[in-house]
Amino acid sequence: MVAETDGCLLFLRARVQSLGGEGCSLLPHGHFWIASQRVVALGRVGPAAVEVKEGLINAIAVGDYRSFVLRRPLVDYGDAVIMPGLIDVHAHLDEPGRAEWEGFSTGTRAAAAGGITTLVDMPLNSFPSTVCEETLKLKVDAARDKLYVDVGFWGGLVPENALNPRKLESLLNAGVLGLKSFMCPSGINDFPMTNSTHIEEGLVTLAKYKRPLLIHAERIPDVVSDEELDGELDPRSYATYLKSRTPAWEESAVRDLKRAMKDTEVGGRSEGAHLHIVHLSDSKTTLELLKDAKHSGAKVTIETCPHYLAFSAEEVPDGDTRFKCSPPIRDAANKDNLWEALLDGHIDMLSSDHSPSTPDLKLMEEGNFMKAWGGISSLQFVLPVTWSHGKKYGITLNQLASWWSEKPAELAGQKNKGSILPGYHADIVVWKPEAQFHLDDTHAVYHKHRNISAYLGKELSGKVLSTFVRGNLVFAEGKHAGAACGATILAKGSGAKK
Ligand SMILES: NC(=O)NC(NC(N)=O)C(=O)[O-]
Ligand SMILES: [Zn+2]
Ligand SMILES: [Zn+2]
Repeated sequence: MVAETDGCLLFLRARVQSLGGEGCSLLPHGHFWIASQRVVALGRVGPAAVEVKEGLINAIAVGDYRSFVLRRPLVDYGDAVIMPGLIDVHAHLDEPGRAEWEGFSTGTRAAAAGGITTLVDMPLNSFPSTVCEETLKLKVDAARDKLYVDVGFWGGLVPENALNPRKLESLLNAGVLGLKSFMCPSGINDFPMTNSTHIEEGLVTLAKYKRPLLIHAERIPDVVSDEELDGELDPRSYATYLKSRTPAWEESAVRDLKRAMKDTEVGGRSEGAHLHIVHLSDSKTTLELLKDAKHSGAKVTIETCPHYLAFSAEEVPDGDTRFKCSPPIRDAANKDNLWEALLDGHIDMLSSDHSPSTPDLKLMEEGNFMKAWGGISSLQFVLPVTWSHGKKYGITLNQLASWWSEKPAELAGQKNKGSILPGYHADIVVWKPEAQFHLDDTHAVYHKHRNISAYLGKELSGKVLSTFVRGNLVFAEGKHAGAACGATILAKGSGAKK
C-alpha cells in the first residue's frame, strides 16, 4: 500500500514481534517504520516512511511522514538516503576450495558494510567450479550459517556440459540463477573456455528456463598485433599489460557472438534466452557492436564495473598490480565514454567483479603485471566509488538505484527484490552521500585481504549507515548483526512449463 500524506493511517497496524532468528538483526523489532527526507522509491526521491513487516515492505507513506506516523517504532534517518539495497550480480566468493582467497563470511560481511543486500556468486575461483548439480550443492553447503546478505549462484557453461542438455538441465534444476562462460582462458584449470558453438547450444537450453547466460567476452584475436607479441616490454609498466590485451580482444569476442545474439531475437532459435556481457571495458567498437545487436532486437544486456569508471590507465602506477584485471582498465577517454554510455542507457547495470586472491598471487613486490593474478577487490566500496566518481557526470540517486538494484534484480530473476515497493523484500541501504572519508589504514575493511584493494588510500564520499536484509538490520554504525541470517537463493522451475 502506498499512501500520500493526507491519507488516514488504516495501513498502520504496528505489532512488535521478534524476528525469525536470534541475533539476526541489530534491531529488536519485526515490524517497524524507517523514514527519511530522501527515500528513493516510486521513481522519485523525497520524504517518505517505509513500513517493514515480517521481512517485507508493507507500506510506503509518501510526504511529510512526521505528521502521521504516530505509532512506533520509527527509525528516522533525517536527511540520509534510503535506497533499495544493492544487488551485486558479479562477485567471486571462492568457497569451497579457495577460502584463503575470499569466503562467504568475509565477503558477505563486506557486502553488508557496503550496502549490498544480495549478491550472486560466480561459478569459478572456488574449487571445484560450480558446473554441475553436485558442485552447486558443495557451494550451498559451504555457505550455510555464514551469510550476512542473501546469495544466489551462477553455474558454469563449460565444454563438458554445453553440448549436453541433460547435464545443463540438471544444473539449472538444482537452482543456479543462470550460467556464465568464458571466451578466453579463465586462469582456472577446471573452468575451461567455451567457443561460439558451445554458447549457441547452451542458449537453447537456457531459453527454456528463461535464465541468462553471462559471458566474459574477450577472445584472443585471430591476428595478434606486433605490439602484443613484443616480449621485450617492461612487465612492471601498466602500458605493457594494456598492449598485451587490447580492445580487439573484446571486439573479437562480440563479433563471434553474432549468431548467438541473433538467435535470441523473436523467432530466433533461442528466443527467450538472454545474453549478458559482463564487465565491459571497451567503450568503442565493442560497445557499438552490442548497441547494434540490441537495436536489431537481440536480448542482450551489458554491465560495467566501478573500476572502469573510477580509474584510467594513465594513473595506474608502475608495478601496482592491485589494478590488474581483465579486461584491462583503459585510458581516460574510454572511461568518459563508459560513463556516457551508462547515462544514455546503453550500458544497463553495474557489478563489482570483486575477484580477490591471496596477496602473494598479486606479486606486489615484484610488480609484474604480466604474471600477477588479475582481479580487483572492491565489494565493500562500490557504492561510494560509483557515487564519488559519478557525481562529476551528474548521476542521480534514481539512476544509482536502477544500475545497482532494479536492473540486476531483473537479470537474476529476483522479482521481489531491487525496489522499495509494497510486497518486496525489505532489502534497504541507508547512506549519507555527502559524508566523506579517507580509506586509510584505520578504516574497517571486511574483505579477507584489505591490502590488495586498489581503493585503499583513496578519498571517497558516501558512507553507509545501515543495511537491512529482509527486514533484518544486518549492519549499522560499523557493527554487524550477531548471527549470519542471509539466505541462499535457488531458482525454481523451468520457464518451459509455464
Ligand atoms: N578468474 C577470475 O576471477 N577472473 C576474473 N578476473 C578479472 N576480472 O580480472 C574475471 O571475472 O574475469
Ligand atoms: Zn570475467
Ligand atoms: Zn569476474
